[in-house]
Amino acid sequence: MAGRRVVVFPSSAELGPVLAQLVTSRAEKAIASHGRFTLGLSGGSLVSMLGKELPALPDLDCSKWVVGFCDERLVPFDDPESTYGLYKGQLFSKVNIPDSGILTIDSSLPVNECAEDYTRKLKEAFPDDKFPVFDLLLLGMGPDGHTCSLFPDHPLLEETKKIVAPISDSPKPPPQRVTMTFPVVNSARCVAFEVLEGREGPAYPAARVVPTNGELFWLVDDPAASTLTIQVERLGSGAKL
Ligand SMILES: O=C1O[C@H](COP(=O)(O)O)[C@@H](O)[C@H](O)[C@H]1O
Repeated sequence: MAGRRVVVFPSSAELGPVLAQLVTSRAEKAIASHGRFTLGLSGGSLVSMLGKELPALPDLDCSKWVVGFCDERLVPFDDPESTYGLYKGQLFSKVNIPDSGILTIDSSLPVNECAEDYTRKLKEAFPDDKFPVFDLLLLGMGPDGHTCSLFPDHPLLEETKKIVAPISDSPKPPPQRVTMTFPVVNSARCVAFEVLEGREGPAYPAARVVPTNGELFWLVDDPAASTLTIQVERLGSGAKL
């Protein structure tokens, strides 16, 4: 791993612009090096943060972006629980990511087939990689330490072969989801966690995110940081990552 940076912000209001800057700086770097930017999005509180910050950036050009989902809930796209549906309304409708660059699940399929179908889509998008190597994965962390749809004590934490796994017993509703596995998460060039609540603990699924060669950022708000016992950085406004 290139090293973990834990960066603390007074609140999500200060964290959002720095997260947006991280996205654009890694996009610029990726497009300069290999002609496209591959971004994995999580749901939850990230949706509104990105929906607020990214469209507000002047001259944002997303024409070379390819976007996948770190996990997705198996509900129709017009269901309020659909991560794609939320991003469509709050982000995709406001920026110029090509439709062909947004890799969505087929929510009409049963959960196992849905995971297989999404695996096929990711393999097509990353034909040269055993596990897709995303330029940037944006992850959330739930109060129980779950990330993607990888929940504490769940057998999926031990998955080593699949790219995308189905889950039918998610403790957080809705129960049926598909999720990227840790081999994909830990293959990314850069992973950034947005941690607005919860705390660090070695048993948490989130603690298993240790990119093999990539960078790792934990972007933490003050209430979450107060529970941490590790070294953190505090950056002033306008800081760049
Ligand atoms: O259910 C989910 O929760 C996690 C964490 O969400 P947050 O609102 O606590 O940040 C999210 O990362 C994941 O994509 C989502 O499906």
